[in-house]
Amino acid sequence: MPLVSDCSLLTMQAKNPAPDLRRSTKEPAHMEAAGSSSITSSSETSVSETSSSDGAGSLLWNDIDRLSSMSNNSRVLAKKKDRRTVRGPLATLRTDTSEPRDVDSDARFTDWDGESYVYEPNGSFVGTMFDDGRSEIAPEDSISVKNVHRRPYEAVSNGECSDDESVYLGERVYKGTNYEDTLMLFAADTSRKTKNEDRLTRLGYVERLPDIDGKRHYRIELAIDKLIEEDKVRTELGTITLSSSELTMLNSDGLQPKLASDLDSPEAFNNGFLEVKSSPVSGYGAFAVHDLEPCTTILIERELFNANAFDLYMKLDALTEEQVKAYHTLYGHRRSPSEDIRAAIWRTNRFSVGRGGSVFLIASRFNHACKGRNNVDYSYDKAKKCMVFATKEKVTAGSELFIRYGSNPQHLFSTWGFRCSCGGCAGISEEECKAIMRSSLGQGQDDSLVSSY
Ligand SMILES: C[S@@+](CC[C@H](N)C(=O)[O-])C[C@H]1O[C@@H](n2cnc3c(N)ncnc32)[C@H](O)[C@@H]1O
Repeated sequence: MPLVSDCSLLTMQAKNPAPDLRRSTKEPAHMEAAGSSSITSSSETSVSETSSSDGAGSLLWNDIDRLSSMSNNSRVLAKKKDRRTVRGPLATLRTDTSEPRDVDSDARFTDWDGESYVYEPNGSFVGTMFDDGRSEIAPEDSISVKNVHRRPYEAVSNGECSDDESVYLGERVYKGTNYEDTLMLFAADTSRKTKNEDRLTRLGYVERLPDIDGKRHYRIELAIDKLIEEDKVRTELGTITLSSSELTMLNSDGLQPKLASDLDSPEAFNNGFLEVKSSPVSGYGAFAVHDLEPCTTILIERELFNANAFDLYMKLDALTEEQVKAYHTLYGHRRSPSEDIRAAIWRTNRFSVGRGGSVFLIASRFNHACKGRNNVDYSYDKAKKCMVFATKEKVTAGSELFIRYGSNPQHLFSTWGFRCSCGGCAGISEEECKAIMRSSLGQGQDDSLVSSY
């Protein structure tokens, strides 16, 4: 796969914040012609101040104090891990509370085992908040969400729940750590009674508000009431501001694409900018989900692994079972019948990164178009080990997104096995194809990739 874009400084649209991509002025290189450029983000990944603009937070905690002291019949709200106890009838902790809503309606806030994923209403991934207080908006990038409520507060259960599986949705502020005053959005599905059951649930939603001082601004409505009445939860409004880290276009989990076990098929991938689906050109391809402006970052992806001809099998061995499964969903063009499929997959999908080739599960789905026909450029962020893809031009919804693998049609045929018909190149003749095939068969498989097993 090619690497290194010939775009110069790309300035992202305000509407679609993304890093400035400082690209090499070199010609795009074929994936086998190693070379890489790095991306520097002009944005800061700063911690943003958060305020509770509606004052709901402080009211809430005043209420806790008041209720704690006067409560006789209150539930015991005990935090399991450090045995800190807060008393108060949880249901009354609401201050600015919406009407109970269906648990699953309009939900944009999801939780998985202490990790909370926040999405914009349009489905765009905002970030992940972990139960150790960290939050992440992009690979190795982070945001912090400052405490909406100025009072330390620990996650609690309502006393009826005897295990960690049934902690209600709450907020946690870590005291005495770097995360002091950091709001952790903590959720668990209290509607499920069974222990160890899949707790992925949706218990709130996030609404994007107009940016303030260039920072993204959200209203997050959280369910705070453990008591789910007739499948409804009560919710509390909070307002947070997230720094514009600008690495906003992520894969669905914010880190790297889901593995095969999560994606029933590659077609399950849709990050709000591109989706993978069957291509009229060949196999799978990447397609614009909606109209895309030029220089829109559409994918930031972390590599599955990097390998060279000598350590490929060792690197493959180090993958998890799921990763291997995902790897084998990629297309591999065998240059000869004897070529090992694992090597063929690597060779077909690798991007020249560093000294070897890196494989990316989603990036590998882009088909090729020659210079002038490719509508997407990409570059590699060395520090983050991420490939960043951005549109070169306006792309209309539903159009296929193409990158450029190389400029030589003979090479495209010998390496990837297709005769380019993008219209931007001379293509190759039948005779040339036959000659290349004869020569491939004569060469046998690529010796440098022969498995030692
Ligand atoms: C990196 S994969 C691209 C994704 C692939 N289509 C899939 O289904 O996963 C490279 C392979 O896609 C196909 N391909 C890519 N661009 C093509 C094009 N312009 N015309 C025909 N086939 C193409 C070739 O089979 C090539 O070996």
